[in-house]
Amino acid sequence: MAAVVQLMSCCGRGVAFGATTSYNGRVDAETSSGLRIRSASLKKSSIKPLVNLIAPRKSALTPSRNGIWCSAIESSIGAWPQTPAAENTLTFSANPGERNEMQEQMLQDLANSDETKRAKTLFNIVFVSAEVAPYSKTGGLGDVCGSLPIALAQRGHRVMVVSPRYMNGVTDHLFEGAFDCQCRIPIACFGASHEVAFFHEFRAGVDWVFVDHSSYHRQGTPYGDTRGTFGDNQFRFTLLCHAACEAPLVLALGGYTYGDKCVFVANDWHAGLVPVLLASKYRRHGVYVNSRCILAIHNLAHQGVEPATTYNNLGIPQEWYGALEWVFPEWARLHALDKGEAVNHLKGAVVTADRILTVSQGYAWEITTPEGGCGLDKLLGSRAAVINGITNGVDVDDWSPSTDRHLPAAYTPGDLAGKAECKAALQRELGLPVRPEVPLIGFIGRLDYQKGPDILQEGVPELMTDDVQLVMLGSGDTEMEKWMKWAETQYKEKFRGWVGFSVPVAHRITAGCDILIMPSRFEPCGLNQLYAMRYGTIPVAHATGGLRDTIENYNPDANGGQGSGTGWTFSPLTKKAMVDSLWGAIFAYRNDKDGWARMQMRGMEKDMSWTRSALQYEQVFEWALIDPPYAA
Ligand SMILES: Nc1ncnc2c1ncn2[C@@H]1O[C@H](COP(=O)(O)OP(=O)(O)O[C@H]2O[C@H](CO)[C@@H](O)[C@H](O)[C@H]2O)[C@@H](O)[C@H]1O
Repeated sequence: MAAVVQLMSCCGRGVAFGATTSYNGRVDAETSSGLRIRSASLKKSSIKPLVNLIAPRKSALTPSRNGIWCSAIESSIGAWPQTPAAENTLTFSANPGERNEMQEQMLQDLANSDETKRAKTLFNIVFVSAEVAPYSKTGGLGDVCGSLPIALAQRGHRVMVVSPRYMNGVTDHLFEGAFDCQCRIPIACFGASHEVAFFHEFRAGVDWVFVDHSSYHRQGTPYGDTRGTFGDNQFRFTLLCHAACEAPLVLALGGYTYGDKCVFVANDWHAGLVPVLLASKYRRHGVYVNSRCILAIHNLAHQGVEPATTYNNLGIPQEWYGALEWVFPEWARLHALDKGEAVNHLKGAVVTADRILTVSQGYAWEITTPEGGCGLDKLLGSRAAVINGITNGVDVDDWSPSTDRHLPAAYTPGDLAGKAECKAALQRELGLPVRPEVPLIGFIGRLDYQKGPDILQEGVPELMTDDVQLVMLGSGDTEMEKWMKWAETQYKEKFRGWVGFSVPVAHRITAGCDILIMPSRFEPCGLNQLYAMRYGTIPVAHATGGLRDTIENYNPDANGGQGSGTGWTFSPLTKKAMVDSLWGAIFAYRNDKDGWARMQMRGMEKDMSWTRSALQYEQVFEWALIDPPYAA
């Protein structure tokens, strides 16, 4: 593992660098291969990690052109003077493709910092997403794109969110506050010129921009209806990407356009063409040369893979085919003549985005492994130096047990009486016996492979032998939905299956249950465990991705008997491991009431606000703007 550590001074002097406790610890520069930290901005608490990082690499360290040898750095660190020389910089370089531990450390420092001041560098930020809460949420992507932009706007940035204006006949009223910008633009793709309109609502400091086109006007969710996924999603989201690239240039929101110096945050495959378009369509004409694009991966399992022949429909110059080109491995091909040729929208984004973010640090690593990479692991591994993980936050206006409008009673960490009322009300609502002492377990999520409802299904007969209650909320796999109905009749006093999507019910289950079970096969971050902890509900989850990062295992004996931890994680993902973990939780619920209450308190008092994540996003934006555009 080769690495270069430099101590540089702007005036060429190899003087020692210093720090005092008052410095803010910001990385102020990065090149594609590393970080440059102005010595005057180093926190004393950052010094130890720096030394730890340097020490094992000593043999691989090389001097820089203007700098001095690393051994000098080590001695400098040892002698760490108290008077900083503001011009001195410390540069860490890593091979491209090598995960940059230093970046992770800096982001972690920011996550733990209590910085609440407005940002020093202000950006024009453009989020592009297929869904956004509250307008069109179907899952966690909507949650994130509905709250992170607000947190960034509160820190002083100018933030726009671009998403389709879905008119499905059921939730149209949610878009009532958005007005027609009277701006129509033609978009050339799929063999024609398609006119789109823009609607705009300014709310909570954010410009919510909705792209209007007839293909967004139909029944169902943003992605499909009862008959399955829409067949023209490639067209619908290609349109979104083109429109999102135009929006900052053509919409005079509040009197001014955003202009062409923006940071785009392209979320998941639906927005995957944004960095491709910036590079292939705009920069060749000198537009968006000063913009950067961050690809935010919420779920790698969906990549937007379509036949190779559709490339010509995308409105991207022919010579950029290689960016989206995707060849299926032989085993995945359908027949002997199938050459496996396809276009992959997410892959296009991976190879053109300036930086890549995932929604937890654990998942940032997982996507570079064959097990978690969904076929893109090698490619992602080659960009590991610019991949970071930032754990999602919680929209505390929406998810707080003291103010939640969906709950029958409010409660706080200091007074959990309201939680008992919520449990009784939930049992009543579900038609379960109202019994405060019985452990009530909840599951909330899509009924699909990722969320592992089948593992829970396997464990239900065993769980039902005990005196417990279980409620499942979700929709998706129709077989699973049928099974939930069947299980209701089988375990009348103990099991309820709520088939459908209901935000109020999700809130009431989160508050009313004692335990939330999450047997996800993979979980990029997971929001339900965060919500559960905030509501004094103990998560029991598969130790994967963001679940492993955010749930600390319960240890009743730690801290002199005060205990530590906020839940249970189990591995491997088997019925046995899951049920054993649940037994552990149920046992503690029944027999260790004080320990349980302390565990609830620890979860409820955790700071999960978006502000911490917003600080880290800012840092990543700063890094992105230091390098030249990755693809041009
Ligand atoms: N039937 C139902 N009724 C009502 N509400 C329901 C519901 N089913 C799910 N929800 C809600 O939808 C959200 C789902 O959040 P997840 O974190 O599980 O996200 P999801 O897997 O969709 O997204 C991806 O993106 C998010 C955001 O980055 C990552 O956290 C996650 O790991 C990744 O898979 C929660 O707010 C949950 O309460």
